[in-house]
Amino acid sequence: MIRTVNLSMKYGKFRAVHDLNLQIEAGSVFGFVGPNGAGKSTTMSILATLLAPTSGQAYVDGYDVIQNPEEVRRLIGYMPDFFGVYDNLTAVEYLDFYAGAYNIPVEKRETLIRDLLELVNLSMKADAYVDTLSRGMKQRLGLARCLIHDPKVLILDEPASGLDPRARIEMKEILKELKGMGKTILISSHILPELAEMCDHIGIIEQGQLIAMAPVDQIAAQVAGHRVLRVKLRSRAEDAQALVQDAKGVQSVTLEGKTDLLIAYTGDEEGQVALLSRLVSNGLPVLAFSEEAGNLEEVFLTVTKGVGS
Ligand SMILES: Nc1ncnc2c1ncn2[C@@H]1O[C@H](COP(=O)(O)OP(=O)(O)OP(=O)(O)O)[C@@H](O)[C@H]1O
Repeated sequence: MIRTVNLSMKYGKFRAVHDLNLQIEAGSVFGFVGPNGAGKSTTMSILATLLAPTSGQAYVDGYDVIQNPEEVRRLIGYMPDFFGVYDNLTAVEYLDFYAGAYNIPVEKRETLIRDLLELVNLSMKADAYVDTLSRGMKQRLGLARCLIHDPKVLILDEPASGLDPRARIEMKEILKELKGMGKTILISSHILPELAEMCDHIGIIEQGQLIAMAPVDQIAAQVAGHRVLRVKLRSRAEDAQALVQDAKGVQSVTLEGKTDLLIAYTGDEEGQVALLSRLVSNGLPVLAFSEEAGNLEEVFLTVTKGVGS
């Protein structure tokens, strides 16, 4: 649904985005993560047709953002990282203003606006002035605004930034609902664990370059170069350690406490099954055998190495 090919953007001599190749499938929620200044907003502005790249291509649903900006604009809802709201409008008036900008017939607007406010949990604030809304509510109103023309694709630049945990959970729930409606969502943040909760795929960008891209449950493994398997035993953990440490795909085995083995593993699922069989057929009392979810905080720090601020 979204594709960039060697996308590059220079501000003067400074390369903000460099040969970026993104691939985002229809219906997925793609988290675009990177430290401050990594090039996320620049990439999103290009996809939103607001900025022309210096070189490379970007496509939304097959439409080139440079050649066919009008089609792209019809397909996308874009929420920038900062947006103003007009002081002297209520939430309904604010959305009505944008509905007008999208040429939505007057007779359809009332139902549309009511449905959108309900979707973003703002029905109770329909007649409140927008400048009286909390930050979380303003963000949700901004989200309603970019849904007004029922776009297939949402490009959301840091929609959860500055939100408290409760407001973030609400945002996450709304995104889940939008995904359920079949929308493709590109969402950015500089906080990987926060994004991981909302997304099914992650792309990590640093200094304008994509350094990792994978389904969310594989991103830690891709960055670390191995997965971590945890084996919990009732006893004899040291025997188990000796038994598996030379197995195919096993990089290292460490003991955690008296009962758990942590196996750094580069093999495939078949090898994983063989590992478990080896333990069980040798009479070791295995209680549990599972893959550890990678520590996303660690992943992010590893790949971004303190660049940015
Ligand atoms: N109009 C501009 N002129 C010059 N440099 C710019 C301009 N816009 C962005 N940059 C620079 O390009 C780099 C990428 O900025 P961008 O806003 O895309 O990063 P970002 O990943 O969205 O960062 P943040 O998380 O802080 O929003 C930064 O170093 C920034 O200072």
